[in-house]
Amino acid sequence: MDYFIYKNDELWVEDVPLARIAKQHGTPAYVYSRATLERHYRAYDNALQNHPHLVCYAVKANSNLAVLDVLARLGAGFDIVSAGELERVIRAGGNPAKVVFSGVGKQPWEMRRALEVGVRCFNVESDIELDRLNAIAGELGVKAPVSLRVNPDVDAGTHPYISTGLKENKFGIDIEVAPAVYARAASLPNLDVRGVDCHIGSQLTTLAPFLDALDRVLALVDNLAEQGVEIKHLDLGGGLGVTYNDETPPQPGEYVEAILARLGDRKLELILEPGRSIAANAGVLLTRVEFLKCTEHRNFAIIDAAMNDLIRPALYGAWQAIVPVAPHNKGDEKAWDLVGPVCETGDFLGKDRQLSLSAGDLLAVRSAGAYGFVMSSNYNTRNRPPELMVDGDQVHVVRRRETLEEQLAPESSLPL
Ligand SMILES: Cc1ncc(COP(=O)(O)O)c(C=O)c1O
Ligand SMILES: N[C@@H](CCCC[NH3+])C(=O)O
Repeated sequence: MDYFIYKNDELWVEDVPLARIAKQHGTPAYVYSRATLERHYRAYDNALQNHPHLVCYAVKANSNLAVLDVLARLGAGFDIVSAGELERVIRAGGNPAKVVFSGVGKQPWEMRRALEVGVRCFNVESDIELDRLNAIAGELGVKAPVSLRVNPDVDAGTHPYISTGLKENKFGIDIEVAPAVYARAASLPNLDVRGVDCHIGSQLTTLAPFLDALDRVLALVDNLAEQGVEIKHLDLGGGLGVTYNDETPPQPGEYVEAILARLGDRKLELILEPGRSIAANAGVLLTRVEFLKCTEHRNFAIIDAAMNDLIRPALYGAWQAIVPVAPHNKGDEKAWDLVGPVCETGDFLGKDRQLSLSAGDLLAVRSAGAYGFVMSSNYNTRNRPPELMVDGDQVHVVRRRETLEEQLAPESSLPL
């Protein structure tokens, strides 16, 4: 459920018509709904209320400071993959003690900073990373809290680019060798072994792969207990999918219930790292039709948003719903390819969409709140769009539209 709703044949976000936003702030523009973000976060937090837990929102999904601020105010933790994301969390008022640090390539300075601010846990992805962390913690005279991210070799059944839990993926430590790596971690003087971490991929639409992975992780936890390594928390990563088209992913409540049932009487705190399922359907990309260009072969609607603003269709062939802000039923629906101004044939946001369109129409690309703006670029020297957060009847500019001056500022010509 989200707060992008048609009222009197016009698409609104919370208490504001999207057409008014386009008029005041221009297009293309990302528009987020605070109430939707809160609702999606609470779906996890409420489902877990009777179990020790921490919901660590995956910052990479949408790292706008206002998004982080909204979630921090609800008590969220954060899953980060860089020192940059850590600084965002701190600036947004997030608590570093509720931060877990994931990622395969943490640099020494990033580890140092995370230790200085006291993050909750490092999700360590390799043997060699343990040594680096142990050395840096030693230099600082502290103990680094660690989980090992294990790779359970489970097929997440998602797009190959976003599947992370197979042996051939770069992520995690092979679960078969994990007991030996835990023994090493426990023997290093500046590490404090706390948990097991596992994240098998993104946009999962069934429970089975999650539960297969969980069974393997729980077998490891039991095995470690016999080995004398006590695991205090289980971090099951993110990955729960959303409805872009006709997918029917499990709801967070169902997912959490299935996990808790599997835990049995093990005393394990649960950490989750949802990103997409909190942010995706809390945002749209608002765009306007510039030209209708019909050829013998295709009908192109050239819109003012492009692959540089939202790369998911070009990168993964992802399907995003594209809906009219003010539908007009002229009875002339036909199949349109919605393409941007960028000089690439791959620059499309949707293909073969049955719509009734006129030049100047506003469209909303749905489910664009996650992996939207964060993956945008300046390709073709396009200014990145603004980000707007709607809160009831208020519209806040939470990132203004970039200017050409800002884009060019870091560059310089050669000296004469
Ligand atoms: C380690 C880790 N945690 C959490 C997430 C968030 O995943 P999602 O947005 O699918 O919930 C990701 C991205 O896939 C990730 O790599
Ligand atoms: N960027 C991807 C998801 C990657 C998840 C990050 N580990 C997407 O848009 O679907």
